[in-house]
Amino acid sequence: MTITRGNFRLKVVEGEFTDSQIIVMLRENGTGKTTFLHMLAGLLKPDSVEGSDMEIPKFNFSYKQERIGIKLEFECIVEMLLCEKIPDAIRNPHFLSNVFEPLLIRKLMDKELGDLSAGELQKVALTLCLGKPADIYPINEPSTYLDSEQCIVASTNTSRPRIK
Ligand SMILES: Nc1ncnc2c1ncn2[C@@H]1O[C@H](COP(=O)(O)OP(=O)(O)OP(=O)(O)O)[C@@H](O)[C@H]1O
Repeated sequence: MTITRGNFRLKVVEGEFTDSQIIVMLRENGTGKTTFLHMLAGLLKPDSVEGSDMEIPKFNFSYKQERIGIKLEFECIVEMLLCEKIPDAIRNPHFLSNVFEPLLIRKLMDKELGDLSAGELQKVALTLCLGKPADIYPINEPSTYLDSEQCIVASTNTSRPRIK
């Protein structure tokens, strides 16, 4: 199938993945990584082709957008946001030890979203994404704005099995 955005056309061929598999997409800027993730997550529709029976399988996605902060309510305390959006996850010991604590979210809990640094906001966005039960977690730009230590934490701890 293909998907067209202005002058850009991405051709997607059928592939496979298994449970608990981590797939990393690394390509130059503007080669269609975000377009592909948006298509997978159902945010963009592929071009329709007459007679084609190829469909994107239906999965539950928890997607972390490339541009963080756009959909977050800025006059909100981090703790309130997490309690509202991922109430089960933040009481789950597995999530706390694999995501919440390694990303050092506890020390951000009483801060307003609007006061967070870009890296802190990125970590809250990752926590929100990973705290939602889903089949697939497309994470766009997981390490942007993170310091080197937190880049390693984000790539190791956030890829461990999570709550279902
Ligand atoms: N709404 C749009 N209208 C026209 N062209 C678009 C639109 N959105 C994206 N594109 C183009 O599609 C191409 C792929 O963009 P995409 O965001 O998928 O790339 P990417 O691989 O995620 O890039 P990056 O690594 O820079 O984040 C780019 O050339 C971009 O300019």
